[in-house]
Amino acid sequence: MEQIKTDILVIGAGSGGLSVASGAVQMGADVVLLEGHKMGGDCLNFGCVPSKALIASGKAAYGQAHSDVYGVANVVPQVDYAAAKDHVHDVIAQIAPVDSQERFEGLGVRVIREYGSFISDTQVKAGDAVITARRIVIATGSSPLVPPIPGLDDVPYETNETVFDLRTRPDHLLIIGGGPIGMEMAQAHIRLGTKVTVIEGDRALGKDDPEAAALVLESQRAEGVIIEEGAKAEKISGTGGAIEVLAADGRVFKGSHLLMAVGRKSNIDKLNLDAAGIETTKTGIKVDDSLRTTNRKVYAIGDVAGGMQFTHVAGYHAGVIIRSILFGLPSKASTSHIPWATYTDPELAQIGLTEEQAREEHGDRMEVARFDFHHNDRLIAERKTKGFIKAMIVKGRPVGVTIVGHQAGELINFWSLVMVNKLKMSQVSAMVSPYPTVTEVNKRVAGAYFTPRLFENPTVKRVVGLIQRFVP
Ligand SMILES: Cc1cc2nc3c(=O)[nH]c(=O)nc-3n(C[C@H](O)[C@H](O)[C@H](O)COP(=O)(O)OP(=O)(O)OC[C@H]3O[C@@H](n4cnc5c(N)ncnc54)[C@H](O)[C@@H]3O)c2cc1C
Ligand SMILES: NC(=O)c1ccc[n+]([C@@H]2O[C@H](COP(=O)([O-])OP(=O)(O)OC[C@H]3O[C@@H](n4cnc5c(N)ncnc54)[C@H](O)[C@@H]3O)[C@@H](O)[C@H]2O)c1
Repeated sequence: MEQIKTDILVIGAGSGGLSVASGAVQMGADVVLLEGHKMGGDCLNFGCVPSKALIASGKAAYGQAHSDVYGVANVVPQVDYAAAKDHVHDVIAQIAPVDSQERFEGLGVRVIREYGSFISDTQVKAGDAVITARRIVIATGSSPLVPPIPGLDDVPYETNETVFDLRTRPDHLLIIGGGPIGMEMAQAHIRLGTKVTVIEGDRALGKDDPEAAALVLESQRAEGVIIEEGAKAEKISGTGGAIEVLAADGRVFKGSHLLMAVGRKSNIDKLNLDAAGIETTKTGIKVDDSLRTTNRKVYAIGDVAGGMQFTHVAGYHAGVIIRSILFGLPSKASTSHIPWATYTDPELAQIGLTEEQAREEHGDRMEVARFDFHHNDRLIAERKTKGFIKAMIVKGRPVGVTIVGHQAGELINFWSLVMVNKLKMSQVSAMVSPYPTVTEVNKRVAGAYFTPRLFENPTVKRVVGLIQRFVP
């Protein structure tokens, strides 16, 4: 058994673990990194990257079939599903070197390709090595949740870990779960020529603003996706090519393939957390505001910490704990400035509170400013006018922003800057945007906030009247 002593042991080489390892080693710490499966974790291999690449294939096909509005004849796209998957894997391969073992070893990290398991509160066993570390970071991510639905074990089904390897186009894809995974995959597949039925137990895109989510669902339905809400899958039967899903209310859905997209479970099984005195909650590892577990020497970040499950959150967590581990400085993770986006068409993005949450928290002190995309000249030119932005504002500062429409995921970046720096809407309205850009909607929503104050305000009108009379 090899005995290794290090400053920092990172368990899991996904978005969070890699950020900690690269940051810490480049600032002078001794770092050991464990990875039991693929370098790059979920995001690179089974998540963000392949899903966005497949969405890009779908977008190309959709563009060919809907170009006549620009004066270019529509054509029926000739989709080669296997070639679309080659594109997906080529995109992964282009990004992979950044997350590779070679790159991290080049930075000075000792990389061990084994699963780690605690044997004491400061020691982890991985293959033939026992690593003793001053601080340990658990960044083991999450896996697809596969609920015990009767019959599921007896039918072939896909998850995000297998669907990107399918090379024959499904005739009819049943998707259980209308969250971000379900709705992104639904649209990518319908655009590549697969029939799609989404079976959602509650409300599809239920974590998002209902008005914005409705616009996304309406668009997908118009493209032919069948979205059945309030349909909790209770029983599954059939064989590959002929699968049936029975919902709690008796509805039956038939398709050729099945994708399970009903949420995530934290990867904690292999960690032997009890040996290190680390407690868990229903959603993952229990952490405090500074992402410390119940063992003060051990941190948990990213999906395994059970909060918001996004790559940028895992990266943000890495920054928070590096500050505390390397410099001993107090550092806390917050969620109020964390955006998220769902890359459907139209895209759906959110930061801070939704309208409903803001009303609940702030009551009548909260005002909603709104700007519809059909007033933006660039979006008119691009024929992408479906969508809106609304900002929830308290005492002149945004507490939340919802954007649905073309490039919503890009537009929300700006509000992250505004909210993390606690900027006021007056500062937003002071900026100048080049014309004609989609980004003008960000300034125009600030304009919408000030319009009634300026243009419908009798005091302003009186003051302007007086000045006009007396100033030469
Ligand atoms: C289909 C899909 C699409 C997504 N799209 C987006 C998106 O567009 N934008 C976005 O922000 N997020 C997206 N996500 C979420 C994103 O992938 C995750 O939030 C992110 O990968 C979490 O990073 P992480 O470091 O916590 O975990 P991971 O990236 O999952 O990495 C954890 C790593 O730890 C390893 N591991 C587990 N246990 C052990 C152990 N005991 N020892 C050693 N290694 C271990 C695993 O093999 C894995 O490589 C998507 C997810 C899915 C499934
Ligand atoms: N664009 C992005 O950033 C992006 C994209 C994909 C995934 N993700 C991340 O991955 C996480 C997981 O995504 P997800 O879509 O799997 O999970 P989710 O929890 O967001 O949605 C799962 C859906 O499945 C439904 N459901 C659960 N059991 C069901 C049943 N028996 N029958 C029918 N419906 C059922 C739930 O009501 C819910 O709407 C997301 O929360 C997000 O953090 C992010």
